[in-house]
Amino acid sequence: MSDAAGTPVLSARGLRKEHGKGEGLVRAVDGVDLDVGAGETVAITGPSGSGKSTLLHLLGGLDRPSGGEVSLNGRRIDDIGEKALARMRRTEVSYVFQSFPDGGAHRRGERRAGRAARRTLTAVRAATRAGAAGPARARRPGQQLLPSVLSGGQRQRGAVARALSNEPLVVLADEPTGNLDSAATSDVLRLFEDLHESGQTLVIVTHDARIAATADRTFSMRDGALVDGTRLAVGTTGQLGALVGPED
Ligand SMILES: Nc1ncnc2c1ncn2[C@@H]1O[C@H](COP(=O)(O)OP(=O)(O)OP(=O)(O)O)[C@@H](O)[C@H]1O
Repeated sequence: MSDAAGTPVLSARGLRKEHGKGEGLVRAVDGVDLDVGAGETVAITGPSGSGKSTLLHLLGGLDRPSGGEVSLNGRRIDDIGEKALARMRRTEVSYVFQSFPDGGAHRRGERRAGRAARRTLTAVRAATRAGAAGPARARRPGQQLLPSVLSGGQRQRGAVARALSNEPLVVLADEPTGNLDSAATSDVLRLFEDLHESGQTLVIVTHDARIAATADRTFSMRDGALVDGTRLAVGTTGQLGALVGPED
C-alpha cells in the first residue's frame, strides 16, 4: 500500500471538517485516518450525509479542513498557500463527479444530483477564486453542467478521460456511476478496472457494489468516521447493504 520509499500517495491524519456553528454545527468529517498507497484503489461507501463527499473534497484540496492533516506523496497540502494548492489541484489530483441524469431519470435523483453538484461547484469556484485562476477553471466539473446531447455514459467516459489528461497522482471519484443506467454503469466500471490495472491510484465514493468490488480496500463512512468495510454485507441488488458494524 506504499511506494518503495514507504510513503503513501495520499494520507490523512485526524482529518476533521465542521460546517455551521452552535446548535447547527455538523461534524461532516470527524477524525479520519487514511493511507492510500501507489496503485491502490480504495472505495468508500456509506449512507447519505455521512461525510463521503466532504472527505473527498478535503483529500483533493477542494476544501480546507477544520483540523488534521492531508498529505500527497508525503507533502502536506492542508496548510499550503492558495497558489500552491491551486497548482496541486491542476497537476496532481483529478476528480470525476456524478454524471447528470438523462431526461428520463427519477426526479428525486435529479434533485439529489443537483444539490451535490451545486455543493461541489461552490467548492470548486471558491477554491479557484482563492487560488490562481485560469487553467483550473477550464476543465473542472462545471463542464459537466453544460447541456449536452451526449448520453450520461458518454459524458462520464469523457469526464474520466479528462481526469486522466494531466496524469494525476490520484483520481478522486464521487459516485461516478450515479444516475447512469446499467449499460453505462458497466462501461464506467470497465474503465475503472482498466485504470486500476494500469496502476492508477484511485479513491472512489460509491453506492455500487460492483465498483466497490474492484477496490483493494473498502471503507464505510458513518457520521463522519471511516469504518473498515471488510464486514460490509453485499445485497442481491448490486447495492451495498447494511454495515454489520459493532453498533449494529
Ligand atoms: N457546505 C456545507 N454547509 C453545511 N453543511 C454541509 C455542507 N456540505 C455538507 N454538509 C453537511 O455535512 C454532512 C456530510 O455531507 P456530505 O455531502 O459530505 O455527505 P455524503 O456522505 O457525501 O452524502 P451523499 O451520499 O448524500 O452525497 C451532511 O450533514 C451535510 O448536510
